[in-house]
Amino acid sequence: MIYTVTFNPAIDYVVRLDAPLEVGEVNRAQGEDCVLGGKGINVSGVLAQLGCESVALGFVAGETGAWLERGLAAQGLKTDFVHLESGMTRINVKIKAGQETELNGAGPAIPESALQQLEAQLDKLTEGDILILAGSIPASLPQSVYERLLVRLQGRGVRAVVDATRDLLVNVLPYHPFLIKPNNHELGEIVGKVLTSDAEIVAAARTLQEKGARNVLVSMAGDGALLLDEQGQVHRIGCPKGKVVNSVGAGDSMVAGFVAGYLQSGSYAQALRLGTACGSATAFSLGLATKEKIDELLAQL
Ligand SMILES: Nc1ncnc2c1ncn2[C@@H]1O[C@H](COP(=O)(O)OP(=O)(O)OP(=O)(O)O)[C@@H](O)[C@H]1O
Ligand SMILES: O=P(O)(O)OC[C@@]1(O)O[C@H](CO)[C@@H](O)[C@@H]1O
Repeated sequence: MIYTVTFNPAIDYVVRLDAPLEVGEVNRAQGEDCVLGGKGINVSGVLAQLGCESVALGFVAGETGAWLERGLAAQGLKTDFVHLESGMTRINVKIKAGQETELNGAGPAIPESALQQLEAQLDKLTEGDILILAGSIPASLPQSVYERLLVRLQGRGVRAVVDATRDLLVNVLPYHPFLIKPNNHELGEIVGKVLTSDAEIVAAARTLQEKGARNVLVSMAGDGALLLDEQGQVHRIGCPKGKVVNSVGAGDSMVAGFVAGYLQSGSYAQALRLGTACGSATAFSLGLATKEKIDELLAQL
């Protein structure tokens, strides 16, 4: 079974403006939508499109948390969230006004007792299961919290996928995650350098592999992606053609496609193709990638 964990789920409030955003002024929206989000939850959503069952784990709180949980159930996704006693699941504001501006909330505090409930759920994972840890953590938690979960899973044959930034990601590397997916900017932040060429990206990816990551997938938005696989082979792919509508969740969709592609084919090249088709299918859609759009783009790659 595949399990996704979203420490900090969100309702994404997507606002469309027909003029540039004016900071400090009253801006009137052309329209708005509420999308159920958070990185792990998005991964579960795209996995479902690809016919892969998953269970979405994580923490929800308050009325917004109840809304999220109801909505995901209505979409047919399996969830098993820990319910926090105080606070509310955040609402992240995504402004589409030519450029995309995002305002992501801090999220509710997660007490030690709730964290232990998640650990008890993860104790049931067995050989062959896949655990996907994706997204930020609320400010109340230390940057070692993903590491804490992976320490507990060691030696049980569970493959971990981690999509996180900075120390949250770096701290898990000694536990040999099956896959990490920084984008090129996040990778640059980790190695302390702006990465401008494929050669620099490969070199930076190798440093993370030397620290323990098995496969390093570096996404580069409209410039495609680069995979350094566990055999040390570099795969480079561009993007299919299309009009970008909303790139929120493109990276999560890529993670879902990569994992599903690898499970279906055992081939890293094929996993990268499906990951790319899923990432771009989301970038070219209002919401997350659909099976139909993914298949259309896969044919171009
Ligand atoms: N502008 C775009 N045009 C075509 N494909 C895109 C575009 N943006 C993203 N994608 C696809 O999605 C993949 C992941 O995108 P990106 O590098 O933006 O991930 P990310 O930074 O993790 O995104 P997010 O945090 O918004 O989910 C890319 O490798 C590409 O396949
Ligand atoms: O604040 P985080 O956890 O880093 O990112 C949260 C988020 O931006 O990620 C998803 C897109 O990848 C959105 O659904 C959500 O709002």
